Amino acid sequence: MRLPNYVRFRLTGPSKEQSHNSKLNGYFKRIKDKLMPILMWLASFRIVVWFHETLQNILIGIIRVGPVPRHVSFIMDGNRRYAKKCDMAIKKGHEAGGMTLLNLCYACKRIGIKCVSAYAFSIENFNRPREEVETLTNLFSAKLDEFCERANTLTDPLYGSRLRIVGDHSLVSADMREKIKRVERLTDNGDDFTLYICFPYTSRNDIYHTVCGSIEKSLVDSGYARSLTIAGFTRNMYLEEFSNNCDLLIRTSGHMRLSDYMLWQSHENSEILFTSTLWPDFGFIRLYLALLKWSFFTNIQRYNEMGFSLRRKLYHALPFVDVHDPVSVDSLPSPPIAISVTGESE
Ligand SMILES: CC(C)=CCC/C(C)=C/CC/C(C)=C/COP(=O)(O)OP(=O)(O)O
Repeated sequence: MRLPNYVRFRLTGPSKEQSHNSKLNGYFKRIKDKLMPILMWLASFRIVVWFHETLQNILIGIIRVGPVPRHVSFIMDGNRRYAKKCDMAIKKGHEAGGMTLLNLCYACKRIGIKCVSAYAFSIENFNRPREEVETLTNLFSAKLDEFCERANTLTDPLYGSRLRIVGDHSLVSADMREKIKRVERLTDNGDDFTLYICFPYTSRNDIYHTVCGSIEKSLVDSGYARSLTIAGFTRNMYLEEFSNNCDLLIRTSGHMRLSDYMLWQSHENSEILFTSTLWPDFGFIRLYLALLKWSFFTNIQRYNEMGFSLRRKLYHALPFVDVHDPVSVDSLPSPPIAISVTGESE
């Protein structure tokens, strides 16, 4: 029986705690080696897969009741450390990361999130060893084909998805540019869900290119610069209509910095979550908890904007608490005439 990718994959990776305590590493590894065959055997039962899927369906049904972010973005950090932790080749760590991304896209699409963007390759990543850059490019190319095929397969959960590869494509080979064009064309009609893969990308490069584009247009049309608005400028950026706002940005693996990513998009109500979990370990449950937190705080914020106070409502509901509505300064009577203690009137 063919198991879904997430089941097969989750069972091959150790838990997060292992990365934090090197002394426990060997201990966990021994347990994992003993438990893994049993877990694999259990997972081969249809009932286990059914249970896993049913639980996911229930959780997704619950979260869909509240507000869900429109645009979620990931800084997928920690693939190499994951590979090291699991005694695997670095390539395998990146492969695990690619699989995690596709699984999370599936979950996000079902939750009703309209767009996921992922920082797959920063322009600075070209400074990595040549073999690693090649490995990443090949993996990237394979994942594009996989996504494209799934987005066009009626029975696949990713069916109806649109794929966009954004960034400075002058830095990639002509073959890769061709492939990017092809997969974008093949997924053009997907309107349920969009995945933006940022490759090779940095925010400053995105802003720089948009500024250059605007200057070029205003050289042709002198009225363009005067009519340009922030919204219009934003729509010209790589992430098109999703350039305006990233509702939730998640960075894995413990680094607390943006690394030149989502600089324009992170504003006002954007939430940034830094987690120490390595990217390949960042599964459905971790995403779910992040979304739950986002949904809770967004609700509170929306109620506050409507002038609704949960505390006041609660106090009003209690019979033994005497609550007064807030009074404005203007509605108070004028203060008495001041009398000086020194006897001198003002
Ligand atoms: C679907 C698709 C196109 C997938 C792309 C594959 C993928 C997950 C790419 C991310 C590559 C990357 C530079 C990760 C950062 O981890 P790191 O190598 O910096 O790890 P470290 O922080 O442990 O050093």
